[in-house]
Amino acid sequence: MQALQNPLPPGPKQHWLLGTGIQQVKNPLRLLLRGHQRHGDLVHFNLFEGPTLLVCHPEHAQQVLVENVRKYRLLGPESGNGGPLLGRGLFASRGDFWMRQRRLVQPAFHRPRMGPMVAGLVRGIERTAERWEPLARSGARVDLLTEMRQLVISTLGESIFSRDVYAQNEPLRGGIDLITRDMHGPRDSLVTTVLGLLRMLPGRRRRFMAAIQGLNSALYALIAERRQAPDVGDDILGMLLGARDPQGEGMSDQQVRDELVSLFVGGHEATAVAATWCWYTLARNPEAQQRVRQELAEVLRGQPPSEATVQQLAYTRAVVEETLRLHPPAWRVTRQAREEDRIGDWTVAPGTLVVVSPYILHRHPSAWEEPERFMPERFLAEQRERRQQRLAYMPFGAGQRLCIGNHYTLLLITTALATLMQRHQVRLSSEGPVRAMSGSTYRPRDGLMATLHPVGSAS
Ligand code: HEM
Repeated sequence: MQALQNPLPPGPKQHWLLGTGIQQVKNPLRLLLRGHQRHGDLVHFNLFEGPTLLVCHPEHAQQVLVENVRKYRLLGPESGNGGPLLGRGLFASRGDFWMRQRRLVQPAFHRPRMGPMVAGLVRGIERTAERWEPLARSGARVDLLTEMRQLVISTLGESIFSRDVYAQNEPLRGGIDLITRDMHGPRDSLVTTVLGLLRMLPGRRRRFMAAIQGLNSALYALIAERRQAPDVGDDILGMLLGARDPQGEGMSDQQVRDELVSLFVGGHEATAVAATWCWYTLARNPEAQQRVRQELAEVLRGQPPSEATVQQLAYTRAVVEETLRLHPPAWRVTRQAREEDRIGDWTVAPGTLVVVSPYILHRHPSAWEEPERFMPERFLAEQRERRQQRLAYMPFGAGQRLCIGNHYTLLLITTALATLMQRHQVRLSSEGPVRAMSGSTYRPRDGLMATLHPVGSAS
């Protein structure tokens, strides 16, 4: 058995002091990719965070995230408290408390609840479609990443609160904007995320804390207003307020606040990035774009998508899924070994960080033919069934901690493309491949510049 001769799988050469730290700062995803190309399916690194194993085979990913899930823990404090921003929301909480919360929050995202959400999504997306009207007439240049961030915030507001809280609520807007810039701004990188270095600088920390306070007062006011209403409603906030555990206990205001923040913070950036990548892949694949337009014309006949019609947009949805394969915003999922495990022939020592990278799995040759090729057909019903290894595709993670917003995200982006593409054409300002960065999300590094045009215009 190899582990007996050599306890560590192969990996790149390391600097005696810095390990692979310099490459990690420059481009963490490239470091992992090269490691995989040169050393195979299990690679050892010395990252800033400590000894790390990169797991590249879908079956090994399945072992870490699903089968042996008890042997691995999430990063972050064992208390399950994510600090002043995340509190004890789903993202940070652990153990029995997390399980209780997951059961309370999950019903708001069950598949049968998605259909009725379409009307609210369309309301949110229409605001972008209308804002784009004059811009399209003048052929204006926009940054699609900024546009999609705004669209997603607006639609999340509709789904959670049944209104455009972002536009209507200044403290909430200020809070979200600052937190977004802080967490996903241009300086965001693996290192700053993990070490929180920037947040330690006093001025920055003060601004961040003030933004959290503004956000909290806005959220508590929205919660109080709803609790006093005759009916809590059936949007996501209403579902959270009405949820009861088996003992009949509901959530405190603070817990509802923490879950709302987890949904906003967790949901908004990755979804905006994914929607941006969809514009990118469509622009670079005119045949696919043409097929989407044809499907929209046949199914929607010029009408906004509805609960019934959005289900029929199989190809458009396949475009979203294939885009998430090639450009997964959550490019890595990290765990830490709690106890010893064996992966393949190797021993994983307690304390080792284990990185599973959807970006790498989504290209694994054992699971994908022509992995670099954009082929939405892979996700149409017939072909989907042929895929054997479940974790060869995991843009939303896997196992217990699978993203709670997975169905919602696919619905949101499909509805957004359907609504906007019926009215507007998007042309990228540059034809070449975009430069991507892998920080808290995998995204276009400098946004994605494009010009807008009315549908059917030649120029
Ligand atoms: C393209 C969009 C999205 C991507 C790529 C994504 C990705 C992920 C991934 C990979 C995880 C698991 C992390 C881990 O295992 O360590 C996760 C968890 C989570 N996501 Fe998403 N997500 C997206 C959209 C959303 C949306 C729209 C929401 C909410 C409205 C959301 C809420 C959450 C929450 C609350 C968790 C924590 C679940 C738990 O631990 O129980 N996400 N997401």
